[in-house]
Amino acid sequence: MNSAPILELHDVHYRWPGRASFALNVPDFAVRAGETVLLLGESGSGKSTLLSLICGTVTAQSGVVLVQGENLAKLTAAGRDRFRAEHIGVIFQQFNLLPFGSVLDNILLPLRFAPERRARVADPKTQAEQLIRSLGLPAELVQARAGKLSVGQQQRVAAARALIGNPSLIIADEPTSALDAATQATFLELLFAQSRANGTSLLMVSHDARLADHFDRVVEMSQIVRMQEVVT
Ligand SMILES: Nc1ncnc2c1ncn2[C@@H]1O[C@H](COP(=O)(O)OP(=O)(O)OP(=O)(O)O)[C@@H](O)[C@H]1O
Repeated sequence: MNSAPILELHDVHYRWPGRASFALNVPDFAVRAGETVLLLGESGSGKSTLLSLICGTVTAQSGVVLVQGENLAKLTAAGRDRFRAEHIGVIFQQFNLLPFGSVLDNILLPLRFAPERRARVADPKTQAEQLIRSLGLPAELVQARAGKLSVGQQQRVAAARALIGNPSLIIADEPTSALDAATQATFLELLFAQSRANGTSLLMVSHDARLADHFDRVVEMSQIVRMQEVVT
C-alpha cells in the first residue's frame, strides 16, 4: 500500500454559523492512499460535519484540510465543487439518486462536471456496465429508472456513481444503515473489492462498530477531536 496521505487535517476548527453550542476541533487526522478507514462516533459527535469539511461543502474557520495535497480553503467555492467532482466519490446515507433518471444516467452523472475524471474513462457506458456487474446488479437494470429500484439496488448504484472514473477518495456517510446485515456485508465486500482494485481510499462513517473487521483501521471520533469548553 502506498503510504502517502490522500487526506490530512491539521488544527481544524469549525462551527456551524449561528450554532454556538457545537464546535469541531481536529488537531490531526490523516488517511493514507489506498487505506480503508471506518469512523465511528455517537450521534451528534460531528461525523457528518467532518465529512462536509473533507468534501469542501463547508470550510473550516481555521486550520488546513488537504485532499490529495490540495488545500481546500485556497480554492473558491466553485473550485471546491469542481475539485470534489474530480477527485472524491461520495455515497450519501439516502443515496441522493435522481429518481427519474436511469441507472446509467445516475452512474455517469459525476463525469459531466469533471473533465479530468471523464478523461480517465475510455468508454463511460462500458465502465458503468462493468461497475453494475461487479457490484452485483443485474445488467438489464442499466436503463431502469433509479426511483423504481429496491433500497439495496439503489445503494449499489450510488456506489457505482462514486466509483466511476476512479476518484482517489471515496467518502461514505452511513451507506449501509438502511440495509439488513446480510445485504450490508455483501455490499461492503463489493465496495472494498472495487476500491482495492483501483487503489482508492475509503473513509466511511457509521454508528455500527460491527463493521470494523472489514476495514484497515477503525477510528473513534473521540480519538481525533479535541474537546473544548463551548461558550453559550
Ligand atoms: N447543516 C447544519 N447546520 C447547522 N448545524 C448543523 C448542521 N449539520 C449538523 N449540525 C450540527 O452539528 C452537530 C454535529 O452534527 P453531525 O450531523 O455532524 O453529527 P453526526 O455525528 O454525523 O450525527 P449523526 O450520527 O446523528 O448523523 C450537531 O449539533 C448538529 O445539530
